[in-house]
Amino acid sequence: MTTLSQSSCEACRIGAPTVTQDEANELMTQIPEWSLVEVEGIKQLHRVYKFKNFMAAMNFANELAEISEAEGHHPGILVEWGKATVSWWSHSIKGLHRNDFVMAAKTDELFAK
Ligand SMILES: C[C@H](O)[C@H](O)[C@H]1CNC2=NC(N)=NC(=O)C2=N1
Repeated sequence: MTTLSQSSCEACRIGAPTVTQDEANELMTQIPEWSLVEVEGIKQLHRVYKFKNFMAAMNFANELAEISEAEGHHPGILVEWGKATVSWWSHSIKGLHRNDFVMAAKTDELFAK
């Protein structure tokens, strides 16, 4: 089985199905540091990463931007002194797609580098 972080994002067009609750529960086991939250009715994945200062957080955000651009799937990132809060969800389907779990796993892999 391909691990999430080794997967690539697939084209996610309007109308594509969101993950089922069972699929989400299974996928969450591969990204245990993440939270599945609902913001304004939209399910999202959230995780806070801690850094030594603002520039370390900013550099992480820029590296994540490169990965996101390559995959064509983009996060929400709040950069603060010593912290970066990353949110993944699929705007086109106003919810969670497998792509979001793939990208959360890739985000963890980047942080572990
Ligand atoms: C045209 C462009 O590829 C699309 O708008 C992509 C860009 N990045 C995206 N990122 C996320 N998180 N959700 C999307 O629906 C999405 N769509």
